[in-house]
Amino acid sequence: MDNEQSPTATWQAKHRELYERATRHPFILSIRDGTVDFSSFKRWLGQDYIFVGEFVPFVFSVLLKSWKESEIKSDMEIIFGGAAALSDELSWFKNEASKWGVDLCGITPFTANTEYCRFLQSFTTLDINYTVAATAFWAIETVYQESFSFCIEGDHKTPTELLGTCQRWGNSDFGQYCKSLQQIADRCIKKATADVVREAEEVFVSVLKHEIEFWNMSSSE
Ligand SMILES: Cc1ncc(CO)c(N)n1
Repeated sequence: MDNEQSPTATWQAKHRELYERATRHPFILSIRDGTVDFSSFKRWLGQDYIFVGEFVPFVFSVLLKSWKESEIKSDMEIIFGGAAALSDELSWFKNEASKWGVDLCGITPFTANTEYCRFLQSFTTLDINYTVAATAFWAIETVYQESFSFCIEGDHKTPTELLGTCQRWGNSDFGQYCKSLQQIADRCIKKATADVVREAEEVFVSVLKHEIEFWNMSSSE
């Protein structure tokens, strides 16, 4: 996509270092080169299940904002597609956890997770506008897409046991969905006031920082 036409692509380039730290984190690189510690993976799995539980109301709040604020009908359909997939995602987590012997009931969120969830909750209020929320939504999904797709492309040594997880977010349909979210965010940002554009960029940077902390939390002892 042409940077001139895509504010989000401009931000990806402008914040390249942070973006790489979020999408090429040592935890992801360890999955890709096969050296991942399975206890880290299990920690990530339990923590992400908690995160997705909080992500559900976040996504529905974006859906509600799109219904109220977007004049483009297809926005709501795309966002609703993402929202509807979360039911299946929660089942996937339960199934995966039982395969790995992770007890989802006994999990306490770590600080990085609690802070990320609090960040998500801050978007559900009515004073956060659609442009800013759509930017956050795009960024959150895209970090996972770019991270996990890297584990299944090229000359990877991703352990067989983790291929399903990587495919869940790394598959090309999910990639296409992220591109649709990017188009929504770009269209909104181009029409937004300077204040809103600044706020959306700040939110993009915050998402990257939260994602890095989330990976750090998963991979540390
Ligand atoms: C921490 C985190 N970021 C993004 C996603 C993508 O939905 C997820 N499941 N968890």
